[in-house]
Amino acid sequence: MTQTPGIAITGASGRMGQMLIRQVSESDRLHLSGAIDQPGHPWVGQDVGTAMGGSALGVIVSDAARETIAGADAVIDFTAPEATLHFAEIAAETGVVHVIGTTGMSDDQIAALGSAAQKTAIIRAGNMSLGVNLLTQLTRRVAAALDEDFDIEIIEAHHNQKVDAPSGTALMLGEAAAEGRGVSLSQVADRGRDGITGARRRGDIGFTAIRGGDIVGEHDVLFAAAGERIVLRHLASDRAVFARGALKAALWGQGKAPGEYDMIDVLGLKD
Ligand SMILES: NC(=O)C1=CN([C@@H]2O[C@H](COP(=O)(O)OP(=O)(O)OC[C@H]3O[C@@H](n4cnc5c(N)ncnc54)[C@H](O)[C@@H]3O)[C@@H](O)[C@H]2O)C=CC1
Ligand SMILES: O=C(O)C1=N[C@H](C(=O)O)C[C@H](O)C1
Repeated sequence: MTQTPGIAITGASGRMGQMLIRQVSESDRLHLSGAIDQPGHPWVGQDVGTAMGGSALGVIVSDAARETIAGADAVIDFTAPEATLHFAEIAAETGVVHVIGTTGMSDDQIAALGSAAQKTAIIRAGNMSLGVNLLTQLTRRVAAALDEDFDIEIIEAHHNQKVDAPSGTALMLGEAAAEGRGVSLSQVADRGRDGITGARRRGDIGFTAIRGGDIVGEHDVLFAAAGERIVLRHLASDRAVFARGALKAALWGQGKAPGEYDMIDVLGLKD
């Protein structure tokens, strides 16, 4: 029997880590080959299934990232920017496909992924759900069809433990809107309003971040003009949608040439 691709999950104890472990261990197209968390984390040394409060899965949570990633066909990584850069170096050195869901990376950190992508396939997206990736395509089209009489605002809402703002998804949507308008997001982004801000600058793309409770992830792209508004909306109510996309990416990446890819490539949504 042919062995299915082995998947190592980083940030095993995290909200996404646990969801990914559940989905990989239930998959008949992939198998769980490793689980990684930070040195000193109480889960290190325990069976990951038991640590999650279920039955044993036969995979011990490790803090030895290099060894664990080297033993996998893909590493799925939803952690934090510094950790992701470290895992990218290891994935490049070991030739393992790197699926990155981590958000909040700076431009320099994103640029640093470029050298890792010369050695292996990196698939990165601020949101791995089918719905949001479709929404980015719709946003680009609507922005291209409308002129600057329509103010573009991106409003996102997340749980109270999220550490970065605007969300990775909001930035993806902002990039899509800017691309549709033929402008650079860095020139038009308005990311923090407070105090006497003055009137809205024509052509800006504004961002608003709401944080509260256990909101999984909600995004509106608002196109507002005099007398009418269009709202494109995505509501995620279950983290399973992100994990599902990440598993697809890990499978899709097998045998792909080194380079940087995104979920639009994986889902075949390119226009
Ligand atoms: N692209 C997408 O579709 C999605 C992206 N995310 C992003 O994924 C990231 C994680 O989100 P959550 O799971 O909610 O966070 P979380 O805080 O629940 O989990 C983070 C995990 O990473 C681990 N970690 C941090 N530094 C580490 C290191 N150096 N080595 C090993 N493990 C390390 C933590 O111990 C923890 O297990 C965030 O950046 C979030 O924005 C979340 C959901 C969907
Ligand atoms: O931190 C989260 O939870 C999420 N992060 C991603 C983002 O920053 O957009 C994706 C999703 O919205 C959940």
